[in-house]
Amino acid sequence: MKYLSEILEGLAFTELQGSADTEITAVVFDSRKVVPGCLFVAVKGTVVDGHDYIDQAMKDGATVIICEDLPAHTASEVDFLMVANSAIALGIVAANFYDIPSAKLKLVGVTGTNGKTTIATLLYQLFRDLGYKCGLLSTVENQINGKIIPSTHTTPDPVELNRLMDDMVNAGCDYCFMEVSSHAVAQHRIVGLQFAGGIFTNLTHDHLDYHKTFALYLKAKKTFFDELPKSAFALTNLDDKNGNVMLQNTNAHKKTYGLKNMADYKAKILENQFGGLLLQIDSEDVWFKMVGTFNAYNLMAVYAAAMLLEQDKAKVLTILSKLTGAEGRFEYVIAPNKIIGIVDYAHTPDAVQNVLSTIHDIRKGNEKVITVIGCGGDRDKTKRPIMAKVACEWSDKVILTSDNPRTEDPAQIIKDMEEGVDPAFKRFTISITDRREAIKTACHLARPGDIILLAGKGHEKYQEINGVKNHFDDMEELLEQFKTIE
Ligand SMILES: CC(=O)N[C@H]1[C@@H](OP(=O)(O)OP(=O)(O)OC[C@H]2O[C@@H](n3ccc(=O)[nH]c3=O)[C@H](O)[C@@H]2O)O[C@H](CO)[C@@H](O)[C@@H]1O[C@H](C)C(=O)N[C@@H](C)C(=O)N[C@H](CCC(=O)O)C(=O)O
Ligand SMILES: Nc1ncnc2c1ncn2[C@@H]1O[C@H](COP(=O)(O)OP(=O)(O)OP(=O)(O)O)[C@@H](O)[C@H]1O
Ligand SMILES: N[C@H](CCC[C@H](N)C(=O)O)C(=O)O
Ligand SMILES: [Mg+2]
Repeated sequence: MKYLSEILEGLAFTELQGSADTEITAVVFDSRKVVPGCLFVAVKGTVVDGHDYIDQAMKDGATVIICEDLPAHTASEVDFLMVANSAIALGIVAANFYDIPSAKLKLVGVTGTNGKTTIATLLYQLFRDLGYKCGLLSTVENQINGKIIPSTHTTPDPVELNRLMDDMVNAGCDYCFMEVSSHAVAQHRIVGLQFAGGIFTNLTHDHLDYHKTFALYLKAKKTFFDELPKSAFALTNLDDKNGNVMLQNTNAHKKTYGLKNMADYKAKILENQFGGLLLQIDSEDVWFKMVGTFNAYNLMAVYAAAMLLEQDKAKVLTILSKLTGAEGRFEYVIAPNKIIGIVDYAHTPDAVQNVLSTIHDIRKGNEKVITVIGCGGDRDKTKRPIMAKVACEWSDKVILTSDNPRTEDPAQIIKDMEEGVDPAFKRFTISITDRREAIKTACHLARPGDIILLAGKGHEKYQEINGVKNHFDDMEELLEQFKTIE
């Protein structure tokens, strides 16, 4: 419960009727979740307009409505507040309702196409091992100091965000590490949060179905950095071609990491093997368990952030060297006959290329690489042929299959992928719609020592077909197949 006047702090609005400083029971933006005495925010969405549900919200007991347009009928006992942008207003009132919990934590956000979950998870694990109580908001799961809360989005909605952070404050957390997706920035989900730092990983092809152009996708990521406060750090990957662009308009404390350029926090790769990475950091050589060049970047982002948060360098490197990161990111198992199976969440052209080039860098000899890959339905269609092309260029055999078809026809998604397969590669490519069958076939085709990559679903425990989520787990499927191998 909170007084309306407290919830409206910092919000520009015009009040049309009613002025009582009533007590508000909840902030709600979905009419289906309205409770008596709540404040309902009508948001224009991508599918429907929340303004169409104002009547329903009033019927169900909402006492204050925030909206951009006034509905035809307004009940006199309901308070109407007009704002220029309801999504922005939602961020502000959600933060106020929970007493701005982000200001009571050291909140670090990670943005970029790939690497967000890995970096946020490593930071969470590192800071817990350093002795702090921490929270994590990620694609795989949310956590409050060890307590797991299932995650539905990479970045939750403003009410959920502030509620989770309030729970973190109540659990005594010092830090919160969160992923900041481009959808979240564009939809103003992070408005009202007070960040202590922002980290940028890289920007490559993804989500063009939603953002339409690469420039708008970049703008979404950059807005997060532009709006960081002066007290925060803005840490960017200097080796990414958009790394510097991210820093252009920010007032935050600018810092860089990288492997190639003159970054503030710089590493050199000395060894890159299945067993891990040997990095030279500030003239010190350290072995890490994380595998692959892209993880050298992720490790440097984490190391740099820990230094900017004034942690002890020796302790940080000791702990970080032992961490293995998030579930379903370059997770590998070895079959009795030495076939290596890797489960990885690569679901963008760049991630597929990175994971396959890493496999090439670290394989011992001429072992064959068999890639099983699909693309999500109801998501960016333009990345499909490119992902298939990259998979073919970097593999000895490719099995095109289904990822999460969602509401699309799986066969059509595979056809879209096939468009990207160069005729020269066609004889190395097979299409099998059923992912379980595709994995089984890969295991049958593999010879001792060969490497099977299952790309795209990582930690996911389901496959969404026709809007229904069925249990499916790449690692489980792989282990099942490996059991049958002598
Ligand atoms: C395309 C997209 O991002 N949609 C998100 C958006 O919903 P929307 O704009 O489509 O909402 P809508 O259905 O049009 O409804 C508009 C408004 O009417 C309200 N409404 C609707 C129906 C009703 O009966 N009553 C009612 O009040 C809704 O609550 C909403 O406020 O806002 C919702 C609340 O925050 C999100 O749950 C929803 O995520 C959908 C489910 C989704 O799949 N999003 C994905 C693409 C996403 O956000 N992904 C990123 C990660 C991407 C990455 O990996 O980089 C993420 O952060 O998870
Ligand atoms: N720094 C990186 N650069 C490029 N590719 C990476 C990097 N880190 C991880 N990857 C690849 O991208 C995949 C996804 O990694 P991760 O889950 O950390 O990214 P994410 O940004 O959280 O993705 P999402 O937007 O789907 O949540 C990994 O499985 C790996 O293949
Ligand atoms: N967060 C990403 C996840 C993609 C994972 C892949 N398995 C798929 O379903 O496309 C998205 O919503 O685009
Ligand atoms: Mg993620």
